[in-house]
Amino acid sequence: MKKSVIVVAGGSGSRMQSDLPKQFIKWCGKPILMHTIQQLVEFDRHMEIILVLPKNQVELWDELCEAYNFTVEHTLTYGGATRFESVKNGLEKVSEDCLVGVHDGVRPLVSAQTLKNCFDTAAKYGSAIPVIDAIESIRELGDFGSRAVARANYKMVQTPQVFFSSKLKEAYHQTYRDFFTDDASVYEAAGNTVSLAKGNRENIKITTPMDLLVGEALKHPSLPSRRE
Ligand SMILES: Nc1ccn([C@@H]2O[C@H](COP(=O)(O)OP(=O)(O)OP(=O)(O)O)[C@@H](O)[C@H]2O)c(=O)n1
Ligand SMILES: C[C@](O)(CO)[C@H](O)COP(=O)(O)O
Repeated sequence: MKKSVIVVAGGSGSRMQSDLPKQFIKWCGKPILMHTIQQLVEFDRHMEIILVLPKNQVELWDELCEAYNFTVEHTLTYGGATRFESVKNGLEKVSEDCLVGVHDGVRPLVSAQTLKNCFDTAAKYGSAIPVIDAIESIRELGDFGSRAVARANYKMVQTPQVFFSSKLKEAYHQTYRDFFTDDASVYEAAGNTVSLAKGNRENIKITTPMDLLVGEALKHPSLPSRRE
């Protein structure tokens, strides 16, 4: 079955505290977003790429593509006020039935193995989201203050989140709700079951300035340790 990925890069990156939205920041030689798209096409060069960008950044993206000689074929569409709206806009560009992944444009360290795990699991069970173990203790907050919970009952969720396109489109017809933090929460709220696949710990979402440094060390593990 044909594979498509909607790369969502329609956000403003407020937690990065940079004037330039974080997806365009130069990191390890080129804009983060280019690394992300490169990872996807290196996994499968026939993959259809749909890129969601803030409307007012399309011109900048065109200039960057020219400056970095970035020639990976992709279809552009505009982002909305929320990630939910951006994904919804991206889904409108998916023309034929396929397995569609939704991937954060700021997760440039997704591995080929994670992509394979997600597409293979979704082909078999209809959906797949990459998860990793939580490595710190977790506490629940409430009227009671806070209490420890069983960490083994929780997973940390990454992207790409992969689904049959027709089912995901149907799910995105719902009205937006506050707890829609990812595609799995939208899909599940429409009455579907989400399958889990193994993610990779390096697949961080670059969110804060610290993540740029951590990500750089993960991308180039052979660089001399900063402690030396
Ligand atoms: N309206 C939005 C909001 C987010 N995203 C995308 O969803 C991904 C994950 O979101 P996040 O890391 O929260 O990005 P921002 O919303 O840009 O960051 P912040 O929350 O710090 O403002 C990012 O690739 C981001 O560009 C999007 O396409 N459209
Ligand atoms: C989609 C996501 O990256 C999965 O972990 C995450 O939910 C995005 O959250 P954000 O608050 O929009 O960064």
